[in-house]
Amino acid sequence: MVAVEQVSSMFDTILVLDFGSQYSHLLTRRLREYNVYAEMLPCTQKISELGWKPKGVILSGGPYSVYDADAPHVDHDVFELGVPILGICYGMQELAWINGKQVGRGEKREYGPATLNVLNHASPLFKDVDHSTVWMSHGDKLNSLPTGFEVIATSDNSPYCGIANESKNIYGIQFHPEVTHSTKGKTMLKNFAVDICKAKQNWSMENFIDSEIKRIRELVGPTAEVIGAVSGGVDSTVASKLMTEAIGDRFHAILVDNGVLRLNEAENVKKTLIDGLGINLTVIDAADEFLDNLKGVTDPEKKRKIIGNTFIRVFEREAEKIKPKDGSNVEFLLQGTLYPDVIESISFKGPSQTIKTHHNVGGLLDDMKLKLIEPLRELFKDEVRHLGELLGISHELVWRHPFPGPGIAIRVLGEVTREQVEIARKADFIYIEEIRKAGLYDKISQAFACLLPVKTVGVQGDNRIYDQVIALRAIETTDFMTADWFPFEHSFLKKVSTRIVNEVDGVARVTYDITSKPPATVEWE
Ligand SMILES: Nc1ncnc2c1ncn2[C@@H]1O[C@H](COP(=O)(O)OP(=O)(O)OP(=O)(O)O)[C@@H](O)[C@H]1O
Ligand SMILES: O=c1[nH]c(=O)c2[nH+]cn([C@@H]3O[C@H](COP(=O)(O)O)[C@@H](O)[C@H]3O)c2[nH]1
Ligand SMILES: NC(=O)CC[C@H](N)C(=O)O
Ligand SMILES: [Mg+2]
Repeated sequence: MVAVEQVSSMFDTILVLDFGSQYSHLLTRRLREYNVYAEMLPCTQKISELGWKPKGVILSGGPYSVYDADAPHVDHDVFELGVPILGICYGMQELAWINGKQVGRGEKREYGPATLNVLNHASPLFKDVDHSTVWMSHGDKLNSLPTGFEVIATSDNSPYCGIANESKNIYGIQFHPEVTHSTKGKTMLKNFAVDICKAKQNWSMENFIDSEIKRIRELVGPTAEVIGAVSGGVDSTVASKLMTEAIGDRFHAILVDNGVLRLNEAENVKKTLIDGLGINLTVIDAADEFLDNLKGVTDPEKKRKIIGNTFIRVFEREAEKIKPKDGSNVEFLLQGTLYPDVIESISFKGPSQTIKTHHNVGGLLDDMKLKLIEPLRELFKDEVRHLGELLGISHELVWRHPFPGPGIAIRVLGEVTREQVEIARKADFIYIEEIRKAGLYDKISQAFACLLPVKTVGVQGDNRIYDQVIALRAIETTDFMTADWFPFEHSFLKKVSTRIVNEVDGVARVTYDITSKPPATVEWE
């Protein structure tokens, strides 16, 4: 097989070695905002196994103390690369530890703002940086200066706030330039990457499209075929469009209609992807199979499991039927993995507690023995959206609210039946339609209707009714880890409530969910 270049070989790359700081990924974010490509790897990365040469290396902060017996340490080969190095907080302490072990616990811990006192204005790290505010978060400190270094900045509490060995191009700072509270932090990161490391500022989605299409073509070769599960969400659509640009109809997209998609969803996705984007898509109607398997099940995690398993079975069955024209087998599977997923899996810290087992099609690969293609694995969500727009995908699709794999099955509380799904679907459709009409769709991160398994009395047209309750949810969030409920005008809620009760049979009342996350989650199940 041809050796395929990695993105990090195609663009000048700053390597961020992660020691577990909660801010580490922001270092890559900030550099990319300056069109410098940056990639994060665990601090334990062996430099000899890297396979590409970075233009510079950043050692991140971290929760450990360098003098602890089990503290993580960088591979010393990093100093043999001959490229500039910047240590941040733990990263700076690591530089000092390697060079004389002069690090100890400080008398005072320092969290929050401090004023940077620049001593060496000629230092390239401080170009356009004055006595600005910097953000501190540490308990340890340097006891003395490592050999060959000079102090380039101080703060009230940190006599070694900035240190440099300019002949070797090694820098250390005690504060966190990657957080916005460090007012000139971004400038310092740019100074490091562009002026000190001489990294080219050519990372852009336009350049990424060309290099990625080339990379996919090399990887897949002239004849192999690729399949992919496509949901109509942003990630899988953007990945599919990129595949289509690269290899045309040798990419086979499959949308599984699991019977719990939104109203007219399968039809709409089909139209948008096939007619609008020229993607070779097959829609599989497996609604009966999913709904049969869900019969009698009320436990949310069981629903997820059943849907996940059924999904895998359906997908594999359909994939078998897709036979390339030359009689060979499909060789590759496309997945829309994003960079945050990659970061999570390489994070130096262990995984956080599972609240819900978010299912997707991650389980497919082991059994299917297909090679994986993940064209978005270097990208953040906003980069994927930008890429989607450049590939000609509509604003509406690119800015779609996320929709969970188990779909309406986790929005119909209790048992999932065709009738219950229909009620939730219709209410959801009206709600989203009104949100769009009011010009609120892009202001809200996610909105949907849930059907509650509760019966309640009402009066309609002088008749007593005894029907169910729709709960409306709308949240604002940046990362979906925490969220606030959206403050609709009362008149908006009134209009939606009236429409749902009037137009959807089976609904007696409408309520609005005013719980943030935490303590609630976004979905009700
Ligand atoms: N009904 C479906 N048919 C086929 N594939 C699906 C379906 N639902 C989910 N998937 C697969 O599961 C993956 C994960 O879903 P997820 O919702 O996280 O991503 P997405 O739908 O591509 O984008 P977004 O996060 O914007 O919704 C999808 O990328 C797709 O490959
Ligand atoms: O693909 C998915 N499979 C799932 O099982 C699932 N459960 C929740 N979600 C989505 O994740 C985000 C956070 O939701 P929660 O606060 O409910 O965990 C929200 O965007 C939810 O819609 C899921 N997505
Ligand atoms: N934010 C950090 O990198 C902290 C480093 C180290 N744990 C300290 O307390 O000093
Ligand atoms: Mg989705």
